[in-house]
Amino acid sequence: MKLLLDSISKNEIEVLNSVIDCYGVTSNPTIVKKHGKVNLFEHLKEIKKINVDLELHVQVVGQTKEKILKDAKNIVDALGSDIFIKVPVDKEGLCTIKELKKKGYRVTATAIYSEFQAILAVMNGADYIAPYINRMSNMEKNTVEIIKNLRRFIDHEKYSTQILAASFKNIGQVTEIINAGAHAVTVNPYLINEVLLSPTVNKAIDQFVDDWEITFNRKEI
Ligand SMILES: O=C[C@H](O)COP(=O)(O)O
Repeated sequence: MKLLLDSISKNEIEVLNSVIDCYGVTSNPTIVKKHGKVNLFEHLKEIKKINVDLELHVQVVGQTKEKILKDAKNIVDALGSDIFIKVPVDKEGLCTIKELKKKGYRVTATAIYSEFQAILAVMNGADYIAPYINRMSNMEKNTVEIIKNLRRFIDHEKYSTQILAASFKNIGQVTEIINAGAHAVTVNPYLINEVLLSPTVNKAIDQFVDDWEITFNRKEI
């Protein structure tokens, strides 16, 4: 299982990278917008300094094959060939995924709202597919079934594509989707922090310490 952070906040990534086994970082133009007009490539280089092993997934903005290929080249020229190029799965995107794979790029097929869209991206050779879990839930789709089906399809047809599930709005969705067979999930740090900073857990820990202190009149073992 791979856990990635859906964020480009250096502070959040630095803190969580020291606490959990963080595999990588994903972003899209909306995530970048929250940080204002940053120099994205320089910013991502700084993030890489936090942990050189972090896998980076960076999204193109071009909407035609030519423009997507140009974006992909610019991203790789700036950040290196181990970057995953996120390409939204529409007609132009699918066509470009095929081309990018021929050229040796690493590709994450994104903006996936349906099982068939995902299957097409797998068949075109995407390294990862990123189904949007919460956005599909809002369309009343059974996301657990979709992930189970996709995992079965990938395993049965022996594709090497991995499911990198994205767009979560609560941790229940994350664990459901992990259990359904996703290879990886990308999660906004605020959801992880909600678990790590849970008042319920803190209360239990405080109670243990209080009970020990009452018994032994000290706070150490
Ligand atoms: O890059 C994809 C994001 O995970 C989408 O998440 P969102 O639905 O919270 O915008």
